[in-house]
Amino acid sequence: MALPTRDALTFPDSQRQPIVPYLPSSSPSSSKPFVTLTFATSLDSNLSLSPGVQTALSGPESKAMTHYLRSEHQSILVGVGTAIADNPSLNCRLEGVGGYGGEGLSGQPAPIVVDPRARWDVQRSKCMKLAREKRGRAPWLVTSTPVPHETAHTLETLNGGFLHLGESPIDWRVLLRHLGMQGFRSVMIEGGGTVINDLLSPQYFDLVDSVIVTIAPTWLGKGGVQICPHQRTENGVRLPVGRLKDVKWVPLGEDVVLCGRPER
Ligand SMILES: NC(=O)C1=CN([C@@H]2O[C@H](COP(=O)(O)OP(=O)(O)OC[C@H]3O[C@@H](n4cnc5c(N)ncnc54)[C@H](OP(=O)(O)O)[C@@H]3O)[C@@H](O)[C@H]2O)C=CC1
Ligand SMILES: Nc1nc(O)c(N)c(N[C@@H]2O[C@H](COP(=O)(O)O)[C@@H](O)[C@H]2O)n1
Repeated sequence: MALPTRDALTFPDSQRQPIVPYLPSSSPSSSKPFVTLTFATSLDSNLSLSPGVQTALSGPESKAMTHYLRSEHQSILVGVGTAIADNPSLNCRLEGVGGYGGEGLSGQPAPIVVDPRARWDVQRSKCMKLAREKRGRAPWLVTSTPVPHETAHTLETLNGGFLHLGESPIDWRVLLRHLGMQGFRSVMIEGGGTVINDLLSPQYFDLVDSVIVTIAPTWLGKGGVQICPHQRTENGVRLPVGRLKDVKWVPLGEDVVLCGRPER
């Protein structure tokens, strides 16, 4: 049995049960990776106080839930805005996963950063530090420009990698197809605002399989990084952008977690 590890999180079985139906299955029905959109938001639909500022929204219970989600996905994707603002770990710190009492890197998702202009300092990132310490997988970079030779070499040595795709903005269908070709069967998309708003747009909403949103009881105010996708019009008439079905609201501590599937 795995020994408890310092700093490790726990998420009890009773709290996992309501979330399970919204997770990727072990026998995927398509070559496209299963896509879960997941983020924490305020009551005024903000991810953070302002661009470039990391803002803690999740309470301890919903933070543990996020780490449970990370353990159930093969990869975890953010835009470079988030990578630069937060210098995130993007690993799973749930007790019993690899690096936190478990074997090897079991239960650790691969971080993926969409960074068309290769702006992120991968070598000095927290993700890379954790990969070197075997407490997380090495990242994958998605770029529109060639990755510097030294970075490519470091990534490959640690079993990370890079995808050099076409012009920016990169088409999400193309990106997901390439992730599927690399063997990723699931991807948890965490943010930030640009990425989430893009995937909620009518052009891409059909790519999303599951949505799991933590709502924290706070207002951040104007000027934040807001989740508010582009409007949709048909024949000059405005329509709702999207809606969820099979909805479940799960209270976790002071937060509530909304789970649902996009209505097609
Ligand atoms: N509360 C929460 O759950 C979360 C909060 N956050 C917060 O969100 C904020 C960051 O959000 P934001 O500034 O919108 O940044 P994002 O993380 O969404 O990154 C945006 C950048 O990523 C690149 N990018 C995204 N999509 C594409 C695409 N399809 N093709 C090519 N490039 C793409 C672009 O880089 P380029 O500009 O180089 O072209 C773009 O400017 C931070 O404050 C962070 O703390 C982030 C995640 C979760
Ligand atoms: N679930 C959740 N709650 C919040 O309050 C958050 N600010 C975020 N942010 C996301 O988590 C990343 C940080 O993760 P690490 O703890 O460093 O692994 C951050 O970059 C956002 O993607 N998420």
